[in-house]
Amino acid sequence: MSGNGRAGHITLPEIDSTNAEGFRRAQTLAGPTWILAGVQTAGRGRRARPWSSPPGNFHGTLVLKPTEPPETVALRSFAAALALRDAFVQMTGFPSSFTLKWPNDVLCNGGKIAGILLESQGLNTPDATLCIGIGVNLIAAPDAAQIEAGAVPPVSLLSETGLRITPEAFLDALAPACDRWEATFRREGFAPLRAAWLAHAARLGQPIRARTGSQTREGTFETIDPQGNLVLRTPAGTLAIPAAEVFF
Ligand SMILES: O=C(O)CCCC[C@@H]1SC[C@@H]2NC(=O)N[C@@H]21
Repeated sequence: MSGNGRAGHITLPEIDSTNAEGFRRAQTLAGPTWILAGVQTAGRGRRARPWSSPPGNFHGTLVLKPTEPPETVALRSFAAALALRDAFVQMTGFPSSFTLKWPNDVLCNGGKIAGILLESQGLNTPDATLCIGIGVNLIAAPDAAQIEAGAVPPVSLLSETGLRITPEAFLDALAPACDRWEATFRREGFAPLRAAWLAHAARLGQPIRARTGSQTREGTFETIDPQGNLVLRTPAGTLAIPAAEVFF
C-alpha cells in the first residue's frame, strides 16, 4: 500500500509486536514500510487478545502515514483483507478456498487462517501513523481450545493445503497485492473494494450473530454499506453495525 511505489522492508528475528515496533519507528521511516518479524513475544490481536506468533508463521505490519480522516483510513482494513486473499490465491491456486469474514478475517475452507489489526495514532495531524498488522497461520494454528466458544476454528495454510510457504515468500506476494489495492482505493475510492469484498464474503445472505459489547443480535447478513458497516436484517429492522464480533 505504498501508493507511490514499493514499500520498504525491515526484517527482525524477534520483536514484541510488529505493530508496536511500527509506532516506535514511524517518525524515522522515509515512506511506507513493512516490518516483518520471525517471532513475536507479545503479538496482539483484535479486542486486546493475544496473537499466537510462533516461528514459521507470518507476522508483519505495513506502516503508513495517512492524510485522510479516520473513517477513510479505517477502510484500509478491507484493502488488506483483499490483498491477503489475492496472495493466498496466487500462492495456492485455490480461489474457492479463501473467503472473507467481516470485518477483516480471511478464512480458508471455513477456518480462520489470517487476521488483521489496524491501529492508528495521531490521525488528522502531521504525525499520523497507521499500522496494518497482519498475522497468517502459515504452518501452525493455535489450539482450538484457546479459542472462544462459537468462534471460527483456526487453521493453517499447511494443514489445509499441504503447502509450506515461508513468511518471506508470502510477503513477496502480499506486498504487491497491497500496493494494487491501495492504488485502486486512491484512484476510485471504496466502491471497487466493497464490490470485490462482497464477491468473496462468507455467509452473505445467511443468518449470523453480531455481538457488540454485551448485546448479541441475530439476523441475516445483507451486505456491507458504503461506509464498511455490517448491514444486518433483524426482526426489529435493518441495522448498520460499525463494530462487532461476528459468529456463524
Ligand atoms: O485478532 C486478529 O484477528 C488480528 C490479529 C493480528 C495479528 C498481527 S501479527 C502482526 C501484527 N502485530 C501484532 O502484534 N498483531 C498483528
